[in-house]
Amino acid sequence: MPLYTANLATKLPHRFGFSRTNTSSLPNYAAFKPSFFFFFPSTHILNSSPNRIYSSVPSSSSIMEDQKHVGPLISGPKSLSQELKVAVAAVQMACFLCQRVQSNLLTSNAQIQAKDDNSPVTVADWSVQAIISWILSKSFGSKNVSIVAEEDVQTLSKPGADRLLKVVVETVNECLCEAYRFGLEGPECTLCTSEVLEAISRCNSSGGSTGRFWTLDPVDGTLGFIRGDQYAVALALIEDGEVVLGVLGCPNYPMRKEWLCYHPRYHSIISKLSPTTSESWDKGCVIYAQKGSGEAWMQPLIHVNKKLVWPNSAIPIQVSSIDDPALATFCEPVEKANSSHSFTAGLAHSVGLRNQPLRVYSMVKYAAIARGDAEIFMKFARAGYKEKIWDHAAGVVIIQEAGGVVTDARGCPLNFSKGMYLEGLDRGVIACAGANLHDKIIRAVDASWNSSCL
Ligand SMILES: Nc1ncnc2c1ncn2[C@@H]1O[C@H](COP(=O)(O)OS(=O)(=O)O)[C@@H](OP(=O)(O)O)[C@H]1O
Ligand SMILES: [Mg+2]
Repeated sequence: MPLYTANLATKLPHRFGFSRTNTSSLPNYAAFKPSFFFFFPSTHILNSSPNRIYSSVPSSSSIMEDQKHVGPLISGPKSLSQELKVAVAAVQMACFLCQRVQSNLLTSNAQIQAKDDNSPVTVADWSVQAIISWILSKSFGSKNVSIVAEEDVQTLSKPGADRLLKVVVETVNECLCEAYRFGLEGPECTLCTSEVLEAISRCNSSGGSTGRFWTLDPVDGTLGFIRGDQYAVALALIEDGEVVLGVLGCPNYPMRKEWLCYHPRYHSIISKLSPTTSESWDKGCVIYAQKGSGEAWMQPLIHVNKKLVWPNSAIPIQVSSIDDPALATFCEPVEKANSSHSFTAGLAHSVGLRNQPLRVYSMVKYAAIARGDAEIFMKFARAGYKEKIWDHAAGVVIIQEAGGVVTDARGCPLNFSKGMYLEGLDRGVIACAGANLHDKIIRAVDASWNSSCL
């Protein structure tokens, strides 16, 4: 029985607290009644899980837990279970780093830079890339680790970037100091600037169809991050062109659905007003899955001064069982520039979707489908835009293992074997809780594509 069966026939987008307008970052402070959802004590499920596998993977890893407490909930090929545990711990640590940087950003914009394509990038993007690269290399040996990731060191190496680079190095070291809390081994001494730059620039693999590589979006949804809203840390492992595991850290996504109705800034204000009970807000989760396991899991973020002890209250998640479009909710990017809102509105009308779209920054949209909080995700970028593998890989495997379907908008699987881009992606990306909804959307796209301006 799934622990998290959170399907609401009556849900409305505003109850999620996500942005509904394309540019607004204004908090939605309206206090809504908690949603109805089922929640069973996690120990029941943990103890009864037939898929309990204790790690037998050896010492090359930096995971230091007592084997009796090692992540018992990881199913699938044993040879990959240690990769998943290290990936989850590294993403947990990255979320901790992002939360610190985001709270500083909200009081000052000093750490926001523009990349050559004018997209924003922050200290968090480089710092997360550095720590995850460093942890993966430490855990598996740098010769065995190949990473395709979003950031490079160009901006950091420009004349005049000394101050920025210094902040990145400090942020990385502050975070790695706490690696032990996540069951990871940190460096013996502080990393110097060249080591941090090396960790970032080591993520320059070009991917491809053979062998194994990781793909990382250190801060997906940078706009959401800057605006104090939703964002994600996304890490996936790809083997011979197939995504074999995915981890999504969603620091502002509440663990419990009933709290989705509050905007992230509302959480922050309440936490400040009542620090002693702030933990009860329980904001943030890490979601993960391993290909072929038929399971996807969610665990809460580790709070300050707490340690990650597997299985860290992990609960299984499943996609929604709603297959009636009239009851379904669809998610899409917040920014019109990233996906045509008018095209999705037409599709929604033609398949009979009645609920308002849920506009959410980042791969939190994939998380929302996997958790059963929405049923459809659609993205139709402008012609010529090439989707990157790190913006989708982790979300795709998580939704598939949670029971959903993800394809391009012609119904073909996404192809992660062609380098850093999703080459051959046709029309757009569609993720659905089930085959019935997916089929309806694909047919609707077919029927209206030629008359669209896309
Ligand atoms: N023009 C255009 N069209 C489509 N997609 C684009 C485009 N430009 C960027 N990107 C990529 O989209 C990522 C953000 O996607 P989201 O779904 O989070 O969009 S939104 O921020 O909610 O509008 C965003 O990821 P981040 O850079 O990590 O934020 C980009 O990889
Ligand atoms: Mg991204």
